[in-house]
Amino acid sequence: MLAPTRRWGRGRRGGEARGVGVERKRLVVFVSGGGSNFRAIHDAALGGDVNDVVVALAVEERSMRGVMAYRSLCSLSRSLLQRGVSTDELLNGLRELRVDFILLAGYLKLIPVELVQAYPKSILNIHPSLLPAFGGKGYYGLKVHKAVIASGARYSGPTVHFVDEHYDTGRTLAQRVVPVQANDTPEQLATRVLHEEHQVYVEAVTALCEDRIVWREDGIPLIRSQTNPDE
Ligand SMILES: Nc1nc2c(c(=O)[nH]1)N[C@@H](CN(C=O)c1ccc(C(=O)N[C@@H](CCC(=O)O)C(=O)O)cc1)CN2
Ligand SMILES: NCC(=O)N[C@@H]1O[C@H](COP(=O)([O-])[O-])[C@@H](O)[C@H]1O
Repeated sequence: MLAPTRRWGRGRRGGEARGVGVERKRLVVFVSGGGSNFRAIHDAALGGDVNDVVVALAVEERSMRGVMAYRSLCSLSRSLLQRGVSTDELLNGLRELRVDFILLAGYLKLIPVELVQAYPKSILNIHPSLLPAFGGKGYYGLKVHKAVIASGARYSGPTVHFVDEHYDTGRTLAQRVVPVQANDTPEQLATRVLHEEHQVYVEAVTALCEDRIVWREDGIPLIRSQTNPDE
């Protein structure tokens, strides 16, 4: 099972951690790939840009190379995400850690509906296209960027969305726009989109940890500004 990881130190600016008075949130990040989005969140938490958080890491075996360097900082729980682990075992592990939010970061398996129901409005995912375009089963990694280029789309970019029981159909929380160049390879587009992913995911997770997500009457989630609560 996952074991609590270290609690991040005070913010980069020293003194009180940001979000003073906001209860510390407990996150777990699910990773299947290289782990760069996890590292962006981890580094932001370390630097005090994300409200003090306890970050645990749940990793599929195939990703171990991407996050081995973080072994000492975060618990890697292969048993938690190993093939065949039951949803009940997953839920028990998360409850033992008193996890508040689950972040999917390049995670490639379908989150079961039981887990989605156990964590309402509390699971985020980052997808490398402007959903609802180029999302759903079969759309992951370079496949997404290949499809974007083949479509002739002039713009792409990452989407942070809440997770429901289907792939990529949950409510969109944040997006960034990235121009598609005429001679882009999928790898070149992926690199530019990934750079924006790292920023927009940290912004979204910071807002989530600081209780700055507002749900519009029609069910659309909005990020309330850190500086101007009316924005
Ligand atoms: N319940 C949910 N689970 C997951 C979501 C989600 O929105 N709801 N997002 C995905 C991440 N994702 C896109 O952002 C995504 C990941 C994987 C696939 C996919 O087609 N996977 C293949 C298997 C790939 C593999 O195991 O190598 C498949 O299911 O055939 C589509 C979209 C994470 N989970
Ligand atoms: N549909 C899911 C999907 O394609 N996710 C994408 O996988 C990459 C993982 O990178 P990382 O492991 O370095 O964070 C990221 O580009 C992420 O958007």
